[in-house]
Amino acid sequence: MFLQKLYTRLNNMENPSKACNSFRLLFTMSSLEEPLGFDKLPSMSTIDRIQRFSAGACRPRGDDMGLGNCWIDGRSCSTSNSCDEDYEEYTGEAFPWRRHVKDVSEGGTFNRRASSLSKNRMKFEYVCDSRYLPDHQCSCKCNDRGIHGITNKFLKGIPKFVKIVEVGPRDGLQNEKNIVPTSIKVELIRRLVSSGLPVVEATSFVSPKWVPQTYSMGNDYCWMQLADATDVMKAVCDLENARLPVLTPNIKGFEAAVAAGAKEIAVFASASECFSKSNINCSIEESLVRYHAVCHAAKELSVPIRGYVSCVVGCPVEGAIPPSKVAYVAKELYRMGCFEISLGDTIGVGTPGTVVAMLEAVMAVVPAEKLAVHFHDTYGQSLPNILVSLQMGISTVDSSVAGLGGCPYAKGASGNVATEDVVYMLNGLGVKTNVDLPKLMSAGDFISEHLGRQSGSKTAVALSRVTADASKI
Ligand SMILES: CC(C)(COP(=O)([O-])OP(=O)([O-])OC[C@H]1O[C@@H](n2cnc3c(N)ncnc32)[C@H](O)[C@@H]1OP(=O)([O-])[O-])[C@@H](O)C(=O)NCCC(=O)NCCSC(=O)C[C@@](C)(O)CC(=O)[O-]
Repeated sequence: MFLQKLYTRLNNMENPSKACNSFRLLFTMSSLEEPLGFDKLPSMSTIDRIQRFSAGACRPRGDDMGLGNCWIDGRSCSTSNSCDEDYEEYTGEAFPWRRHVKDVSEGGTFNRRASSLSKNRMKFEYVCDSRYLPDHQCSCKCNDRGIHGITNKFLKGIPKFVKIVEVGPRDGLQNEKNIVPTSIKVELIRRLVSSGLPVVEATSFVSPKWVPQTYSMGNDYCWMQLADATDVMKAVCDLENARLPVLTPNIKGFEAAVAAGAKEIAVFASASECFSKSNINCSIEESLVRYHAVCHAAKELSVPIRGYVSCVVGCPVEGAIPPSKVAYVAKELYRMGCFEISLGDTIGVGTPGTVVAMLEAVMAVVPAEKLAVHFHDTYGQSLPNILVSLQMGISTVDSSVAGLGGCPYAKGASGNVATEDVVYMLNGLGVKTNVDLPKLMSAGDFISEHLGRQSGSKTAVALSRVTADASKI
């Protein structure tokens, strides 16, 4: 919105300057097709010029105009954003668009306006491009030092490469009530692999007869969707360039998986006693004993084992799950030989606040590089949860193409975060994934068309609109 207003204002000027042209170029470049990352920020001198030609853009809004929050008489600020500290010294604020104050001694349209409005000729600056925050319409003067500081301060913990574990064909499709034909599953896996995803969880060797003790869906649910696990695995096990793990809840599942050609498996425990019972019909401790046996058998065959912990933040029956419980189960799985532990917010109730506490507890017992995060997007918290996890040093993220999935244990629970959305965010952060977004989206379109519904990925939906609009021109 702010960008649009600014762009319109620039367009309406009688003598558009070079600055306007630069900005127009920036705006044009900022199509939906590519995320705006820090690398896309214009040169600071461009923004400086825009600011000079666009006094309105530097003005505070509405009743802040003049002597209000932004243009103040004196040194204090009445908004919640502190205006007194210098950026360099500031450490306590969680947002990069914080203002700071600078004495202005030379002119220009912007400063003359400041001068006429403020006795002390103070002006506020955002240290970051304010287009990320449409509500904040104050000055957007930036400088390289400021941006560098921001990237250092907020992105320094983020890994340069993130491994995405695609779980759509398993975690996504297992929740589909209508049986998806094996050939569609196989084609989906092929497309996902060809998009560059390094790991695609292919299927699950669970009991197709098992009726989960559902809390909200009645007992009309079972894992029949996975009854073709052997056929799926046999069809894809020779695919190259990706690992294709499968879920195995017990020795029986493990043996069937290996017989079908699986070269990597995953076991799945829970941090919630109730969920464990409902999902795999045993207590947490019993499941650990069971998985010990599976790990032992897998090690004999040099089959790598991934471990899942479900309900790492909350359980539909038990409510909040203590981080110490999650840490305990994660540590046990790690000790029994799982090379990676995926922490699942199964019903998607986590927020960055609860996720940080949970990760802190787990990271005290399992190294960050051995952890993955697995968020369901019920409350739209997955991306912030992933971002905070990356900032804490996690570099493996589970996701599901087109946001496939759900959870039979919690009414309204959504699928995993959409892989397309994760890739889009990581691209914007300059984090490598080796995933080709258009190819990934085509895999998402493929399965969404088959399921007869729109993709659950906001990125895929937005980008398909761009293409549709373009095709009308
Ligand atoms: C664990 C069991 C088997 C226990 O179920 P049980 O009933 O206690 O097992 P059982 O050993 O008594 O066997 C009962 C029947 O199932 C058969 N059976 C037994 N095992 C298998 C097998 N592997 N494959 C095929 N068949 C099997 C077995 O042969 C027998 O058949 P029958 O003699 O009556 O004809 C069952 O509860 C089960 O399969 N649960 C799986 C549930 C499931 O798939 N849940 C979804 C996983 S997703 C998840 O957990 C979360 C995650 C990972 O996505 C992360 C997150 O989102 O947070």
